[in-house]
Amino acid sequence: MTIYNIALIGFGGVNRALTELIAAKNQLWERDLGFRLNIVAVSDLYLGSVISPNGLDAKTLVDAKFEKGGFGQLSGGSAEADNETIIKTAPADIVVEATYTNPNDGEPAVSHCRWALETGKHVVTTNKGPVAIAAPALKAFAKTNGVRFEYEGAVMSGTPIIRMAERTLAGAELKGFEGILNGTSNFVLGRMESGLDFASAVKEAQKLGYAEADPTADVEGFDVRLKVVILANELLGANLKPEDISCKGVSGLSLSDIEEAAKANSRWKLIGAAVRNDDGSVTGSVSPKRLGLDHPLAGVNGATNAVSLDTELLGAVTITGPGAGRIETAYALLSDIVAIHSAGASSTAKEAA
Ligand SMILES: NC(=O)C1=CN([C@@H]2O[C@H](COP(=O)(O)OP(=O)(O)OC[C@H]3O[C@@H](n4cnc5c(N)ncnc54)[C@H](OP(=O)(O)O)[C@@H]3O)[C@@H](O)[C@H]2O)C=CC1
Ligand SMILES: N[C@@H](CCO)C(=O)O
Repeated sequence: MTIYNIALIGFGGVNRALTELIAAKNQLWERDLGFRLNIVAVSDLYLGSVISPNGLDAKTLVDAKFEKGGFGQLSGGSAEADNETIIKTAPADIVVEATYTNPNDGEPAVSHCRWALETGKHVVTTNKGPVAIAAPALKAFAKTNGVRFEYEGAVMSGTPIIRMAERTLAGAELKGFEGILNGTSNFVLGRMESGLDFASAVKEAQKLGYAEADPTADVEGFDVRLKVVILANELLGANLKPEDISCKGVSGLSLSDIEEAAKANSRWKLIGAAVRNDDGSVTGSVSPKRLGLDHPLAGVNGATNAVSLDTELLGAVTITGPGAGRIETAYALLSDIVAIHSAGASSTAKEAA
C-alpha cells in the first residue's frame, strides 16, 4: 500500500473539502485505489502555514476553528503563509494548489506550481490561472524533473472533460467545442429566471461555494475565457492566450431580458466555444447566447456544466456534469492523484509495511 504525502496550498473551500474526504475515506481509498493520503503541510493566506513530517490529522484540521494566523499555534507552524518554504521543503510527494485563480497572470499560483515541480514534487491543481497561462512551461518543468502536472478540475470541476476527450476520444478528430463552462453564471441565470435579482443570485452562488473569490470573473466571462483557452490548447492543439478570445459575460442581462427570452421559448446561456478554422488556426469566444428550448445546452441547469465536442468521426459528443462545488472539485484532485498513481509515478512515495 502506498502513502502519498501531500502539501495543501490554500485552505479554502476546495482543499478543506479534500481534507474532509481524506478524513472520511482514506481507508476506502486504501482498499479500492491502493493508496492513502497523508497531509504533511498546509499553507493559507489567512491561517498561516504548518509543516508536520509525520502528518496532520485531517479531521482535526477540518473541525478546528482556527482564527487568523491560527496555524502559528501548531507544532511546526507559523502565523504567516510561507508558501515558498512550505512548497520547497515540506516532505511532500504531491503539492495540491488550490489558491485563488488570477485571470490576469496566474500568479502566485504559477510560482507555486513551478517551485513544486522544480523540487521534484507532483502538482495537482484546480487553479485555472497556471493552466491557461503557463501550461507549456509547467509541463516542461514537470518533464525535466520526472514528475507530473495534473489539472482535471480546472475545467468542469470533477467532471472528467479533459481526460475523457484526450484519452477516450483519441482519434475521433475534434474540430471544435461549445459549452456551458461556468457554474456560477449558469446558476445565476437560472435563479433570475425564478425572479431573483442578479446581486442576490450571485450571493447565493458564493454561499454554495461555486463563485470565484472575486465573482466578477464568473459574471464577466473571464473564468470561461480561461477554460476556453485550456480546452482549445489542450484538445485542439492551439496556442491561445486569454487576450486572444473575445469575451462578454452575463452581467449586462436584466430580469426583463430573461423574461423576454422565456416568452419566446428560449433561455440565455453563457457559451464558451472554440473552432478550428480551415487554415488550421483556432478561434475562441465567450458570450451570452439566447438558445431555443430544443438546443441541447438549453436544459442545463444550476451549477451543472456541459460541453458538446464536435468530432469528425462521431459528430457531437456531449459531456454533462458538475461544473463547480467544493466536494465535486475536491474529487477532481483525487482523480489527478489516481492518474499519478496509475501512471506508476510513485517512485517518491513511501511503501508502508
Ligand atoms: N469552488 C469551486 O467550485 C471550484 C474552484 N476552482 C478553483 O480552485 C481554487 C480554489 O477554489 P476555492 O477553494 O473554492 O477558493 P477559496 O477562495 O474558497 O479558497 C482559496 C484559499 O486560498 C487562500 N489563498 C489565496 N491566496 C493565497 C496565497 N497566495 N497563499 C496561500 N493561500 C492563499 C485563500 O485565503 P483568503 O481567503 O485569506 O484569501 C483561501 O483560503 C480556485 O483557483 C478556484 O478557481 C476550480 C473549480 C471549481
Ligand atoms: N467559479 C467557477 C468554479 C469552477 O471553475 C464556476 O462557477 O464555474
